[in-house]
Formats: sequence, structure tokens, C-alpha cells
Amino acid sequence: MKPIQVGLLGVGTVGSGTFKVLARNQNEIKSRAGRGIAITMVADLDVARAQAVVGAGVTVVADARAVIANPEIDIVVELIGGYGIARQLVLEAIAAGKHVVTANKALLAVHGTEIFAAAHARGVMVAFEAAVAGGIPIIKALREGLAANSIQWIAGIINGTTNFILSEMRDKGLDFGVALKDAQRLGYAEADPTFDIEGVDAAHKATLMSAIAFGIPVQFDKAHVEGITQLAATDIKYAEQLGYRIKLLGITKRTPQGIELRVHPSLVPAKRLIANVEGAMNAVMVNGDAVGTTLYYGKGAGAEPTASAVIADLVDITRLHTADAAQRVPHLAFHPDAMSDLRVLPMSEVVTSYYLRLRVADEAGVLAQVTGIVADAGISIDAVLQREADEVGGEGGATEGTQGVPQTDLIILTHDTREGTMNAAIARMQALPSVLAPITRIRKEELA
Ligand SMILES: NC(=O)c1ccc[n+]([C@@H]2O[C@H](COP(=O)([O-])OP(=O)(O)OC[C@H]3O[C@@H](n4cnc5c(N)ncnc54)[C@H](O)[C@@H]3O)[C@@H](O)[C@H]2O)c1
Ligand SMILES: N[C@@H](CCO)C(=O)O
Ligand code: NA
Repeated sequence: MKPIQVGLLGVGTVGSGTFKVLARNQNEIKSRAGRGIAITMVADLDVARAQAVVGAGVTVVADARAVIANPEIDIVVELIGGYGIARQLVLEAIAAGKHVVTANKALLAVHGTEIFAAAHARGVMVAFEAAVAGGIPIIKALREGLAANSIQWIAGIINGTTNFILSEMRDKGLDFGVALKDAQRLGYAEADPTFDIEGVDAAHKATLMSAIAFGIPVQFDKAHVEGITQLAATDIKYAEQLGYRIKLLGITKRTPQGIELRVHPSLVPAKRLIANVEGAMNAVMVNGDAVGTTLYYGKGAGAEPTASAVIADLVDITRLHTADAAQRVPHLAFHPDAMSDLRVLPMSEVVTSYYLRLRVADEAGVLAQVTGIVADAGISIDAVLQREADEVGGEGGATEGTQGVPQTDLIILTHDTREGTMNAAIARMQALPSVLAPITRIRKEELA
């Protein structure tokens, strides 16, 4: 089957990331979607820059309407932003019978009612996973994964720029303005960064989540919006001393009276996971009556994280294009005839770093023998510690063991090593007469 044809409007930060990720992972994406997905035409006011991104094989035009008018195009991806021309283009694409994917939360939060109604009437989809919390699949979680629940509340760090600014100010003592410039340079900020720092962007996203969670129309005009520009460093400091962090939260909550929809700086207990979400990272907590509280964390801004969500929507729409319902969403995500034969590694081939603890005789030359074996095996050592046996945090040295031999604990942290290599080295160390007990080995994961 010929690939589904995609037209891209706007080849900026997110547009470039989308093109790049789709090209890099095209085989895997095709196996999931059941059909290839190809960006065949793009529009950007800066034709030369766009052409440099997409290469000679893709048609580049300055006029976005030419993409919409192309009968070959099945899906239009709007990555221009703003409420102006983007609104016109999305409505025209819908009218032309194209499905639409957009990352434009401003547009949907303000004009969503009009746009979704037009799409419903025309029988096309408007998908917008990238519009809320970038790469975090929060729309899918709310709409599908939590469909059994009566959602009670949602609270999230949903603007990367402001969270980045608050983190940089707290950790590095950076100036507000400097931190904002960095966020702009890194591609996190909106075209108009006052949307970020005044809480407007977070309110756009909270508005969309509120609609999905509670089944209400999108009503940005009802949101309470406060940003971080009035926050004083003193309050950040005092909050810290009281055991709190200040975060810009987007909150929407069901109450007997109605729905709360608000964005403002909030003190959050420092021990909460969400209080430790730093930099441009986003995190969304969702409370449902059946599931309890759940937490979704990840990159909410930037070229490739946002592209990840745009492409997920492209895959969804491509699947829905497939006639056979049983085939639409493969049970294991990949279509049966496109399953991979990648093997599961035996543990001996797995690479991790290690924590080793050796109970050894406290005598000259033992450390050299042990580290000699490690070095022989080509294992690189990250840190070595000697501690008085059975006493964590002591000054080190010897203790009288049960057999009357002075003993000490050697703790070794290694860099990444194949498990097979480590097993062999451990066996050699275990055989040393000066190693008095079975060696403790705990694998270490940095999870970065
Ligand atoms: N950058 C992020 O991390 C991020 C994350 C989530 C959502 N978004 C949203 O994605 C959208 C795009 O953001 P971005 O950061 O990629 O913006 P960007 O400014 O980097 O890119 C926009 C592109 O659109 C082009 N453009 C402007 N007017 C045009 C027109 N009339 N016709 C054709 N092209 C036109 C510009 O030349 C530019 O290349 C926005 O709605 C934004 O809110 C961005
Ligand atoms: N400006 C937005 C981009 C992602 O929506 C942010 O900083 O989170
Ligand atoms: Na998302």
C-alpha cells in the first residue's frame, strides 16, 4: 500500500523535529501503523530553510494553502502556531476533508469548539497530543487509559519554560531574564514568551485537559491565569525553609459546585515527586475515583519530544484509515506480519554498572589483588571505598571477625560492564583466600 501522504505546515522547531524523527524511525513507525507515513509536501515562509531541513525529495512551498489544495495529501500537520492564520488553515484543511494534527494549544483552547464541530461535521479527526505536555502521552492517558474513571482532579507542571526558569533561579541563582533567554534558545518558549511566563500557555493546556477530563467544552476564557513574573526570590527561599517548593501548577478539579480551572504559582511539599520535577520537564498528576492518583512525567517541550507526540497522532490516524477493525490497533502495537525477530538478551550479555561489596581480611596487598582482577577483566572502576566491616559511615579500618581475623569491607562501584565479564571477575575475586565471605553484587542503574 502506498504510504499515507502528509503535508506539513511550518518547519520550525517542532516541524523540523517531526521530519527528522519520522525519517529516522520510518521502518518501525510503518510496522506500527500498518502503512508507511510520508511527509511529501511542506510549507514555510522561509522556503530555503525548510528545503534545507527536508532535502530535495520533498516539495517545499511558501503558501500553506497549496498543501491543503493538494488532493494527494491525506493529513495536514499544523505547526505554525498562534490563533491567526493557523485557525484559517486548520478550518480549510477540515473543509477539504483532511485529517489534522496540531501542536497548537493556543488555537484549540480558544477556538476548539468551532474546530472540533467542523471536524465532526466533516468526519475527520483533529489530533493534538503534542498540544499538552509535549511528549507525555497525557491526552491518550486521559481519553483512553483512564476511561473507566470519574476524574476528580488534575494538577500539573505543564509549562517547560517557567519550570526551567524557576529551577535555574533556585539552583544556579540565575537571573529571571537570563533563564528566560536560555529557555528561548533551547526552543522551549512560545513565539511570544509572555504566554509562558504569564501562565497563559499553561492555562491553554489546563483548559484542554479540563475538557477531556470532565466532558465540558474548551473554555479558556473561564480560566484563572497567574504566571511567575510577580514571584519574589525571598518567597522561594522561605518556602524552601518551610519544606516546600514553588511550582507553577495548572489545576482543574471537580467540586460539587462545578469545575475549578486555574493556573498560578503554588507551594508544594518538597517531598512530593512533583516538587522535584526540574528544568523543562513536565509532570501531570491525575486523580480518578477508581485508579487513585497517577503521575505522568517527561519532556513537555523541545523539537523531538514534541515530534514524538505529533507522530503518535499520525500513527493513530493512519491506523483508523485501515478498513479492518481488528487490524486497526494491533494487540502488541506492531502488526503481526511486521513483528521483529529481535531476541531477548541472556543476562550474561546485559551491560550495567555494579556495586560490589567484599568482606576481606584486613591485611596488606588485598586491595591491590582485588582491583588487579577487576583491571585484568577490563572493568573500569568508578569508586572504591573501604569501611569498617558492618559499620556504615565509620572511619574505615579493621574489626575483629568471628574467626579472629581482622576484617574490613571493600566497596567497589564500576562503570558499565557485560555481566558475563563481571561474573568471571567475581569468581576470581571470590577464590582469593583473603576474600572471607560471598561477594555482594548489586546492579546499578542511573535511570537518567
Ligand atoms: N517548541 C516546542 O517545544 C513546542 C512544544 C509543544 C507545542 N508547540 C507548539 O507547536 C507549534 C510550533 O511551535 P515551534 O516552536 O515549532 O515554532 P517555530 O516558530 O519554531 O516554527 C513555526 C514555523 O512556522 C513558519 N510559519 C509562520 N507563518 C507561516 C505561514 N503563514 N505559512 C507557513 N509557515 C509559516 C515559521 O517560518 C516557522 O518556521 C506552536 O503552536 C507551539 O505552541 C511547541
Ligand atoms: N512553551 C511551551 C512549549 C511546550 O508546549 C513550554 O514551555 O512548555
Ligand atoms: Na502530550
